[in-house]
Amino acid sequence: MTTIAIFGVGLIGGSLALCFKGKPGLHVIGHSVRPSSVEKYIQRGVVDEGTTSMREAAEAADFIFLCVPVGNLEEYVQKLSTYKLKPGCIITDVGSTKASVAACARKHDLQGAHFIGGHPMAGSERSGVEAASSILFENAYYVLTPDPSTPAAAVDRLKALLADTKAHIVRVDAVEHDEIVGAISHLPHIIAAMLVNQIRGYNEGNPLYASLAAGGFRDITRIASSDPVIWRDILINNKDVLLSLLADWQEETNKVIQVLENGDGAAIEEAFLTAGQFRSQLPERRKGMIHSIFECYVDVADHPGIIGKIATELGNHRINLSNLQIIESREDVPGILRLSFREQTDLDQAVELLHSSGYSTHF
Ligand SMILES: NC(=O)c1ccc[n+]([C@@H]2O[C@H](COP(=O)([O-])OP(=O)(O)OC[C@H]3O[C@@H](n4cnc5c(N)ncnc54)[C@H](O)[C@@H]3O)[C@@H](O)[C@H]2O)c1
Ligand SMILES: O=C(O)C(=O)C[C@]1(C(=O)O)C=C[C@@H](O)C=C1
Repeated sequence: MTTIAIFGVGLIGGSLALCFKGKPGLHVIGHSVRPSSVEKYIQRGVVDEGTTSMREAAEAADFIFLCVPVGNLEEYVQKLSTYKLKPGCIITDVGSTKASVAACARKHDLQGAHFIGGHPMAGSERSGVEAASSILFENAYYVLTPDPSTPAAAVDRLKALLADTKAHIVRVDAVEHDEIVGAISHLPHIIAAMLVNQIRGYNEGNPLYASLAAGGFRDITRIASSDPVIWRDILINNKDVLLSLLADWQEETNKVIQVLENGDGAAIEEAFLTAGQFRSQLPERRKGMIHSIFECYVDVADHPGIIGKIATELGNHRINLSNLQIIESREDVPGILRLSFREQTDLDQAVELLHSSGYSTHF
């Protein structure tokens, strides 16, 4: 039996637990300092076993996943270095920054355990185990940042385990990771939050701002609703990279000011043309990338009007369906309906609603 201990059973830790739980030969232990949280993980069926003892979970584990906020990772690595871990145990994390935790692991004697930094490039603005999903990582990139000195066999063991996430594993240097992810994830989160706050200020003087905010504003600001503590830790941890990116952003903003002052229409066209071209080249069906498709299959009885009924029910709950397709519909067999959504949250809500209405869904 391979035992996996998860510290921080929230959105990411809970989603990993759901990927592993029930797979042959795997046993998942979830840890929280709060007994009520441990009870919740078990009740929700996210873990096989729960404990409030960090030592107990860590010493039983073949794999340890640290899924706590970035600001807590180092204290976890330090504590693990004082335990009697299984020889060859693999410690990994899912933090959104990689250089500092890698440096911390290098500093401690992990007594035969191997640290391999990790970062799944998938997530959501939601948090907590309630938002966890077994399909969160499907088709997403999952970055590993092992030190060059990490034995290849240890990296291969972790990769083999992560196959259950259905993510694409890529190896990236930890410092390079922080530079790139700073640009494609951390800077956009700053911009989204600051933009919302700018509009929030205007809205205090005139509530029409919020009333008229439509697709454009919502599309660019979804991630402004992300967890404040998670993002406080990420931004402070990646401060140097972000200060440099913000300086570039300031320069870009100055260029736009100049273009507008000059009434330079050609420059505006050029900016939207090049941006649109680059954006359309982004890979489509990868979570963490733009235009992900989130799908589920629903078994439906062969009743007239059933499809309309499901679509109406989703609409009544403001769940945005992006596509609907009948896979099988013959007189004598039940049909299968494929429902597609653009957002993980829409899929999660739809599945919950369909279950409560007695439909079975599968992925
Ligand atoms: N949210 C995303 O989109 C995303 C994506 C990839 C990676 N990450 C990284 O994953 C990690 C977890 O993020 P999440 O989105 O799952 O957050 P979350 O809030 O859903 O889960 C965090 C978990 O850590 C626990 N926790 C919170 N504060 C703690 C503390 N002080 N000590 C110990 N445990 C604590 C919480 O109880 C919870 O179980 C973070 O390091 C984050 O950078 C997040
Ligand atoms: O989709 C989202 O809501 C996310 O914010 C996911 C996202 C991202 O910026 O792409 C956020 C943080 C991570 O560390 C990885 C992925």
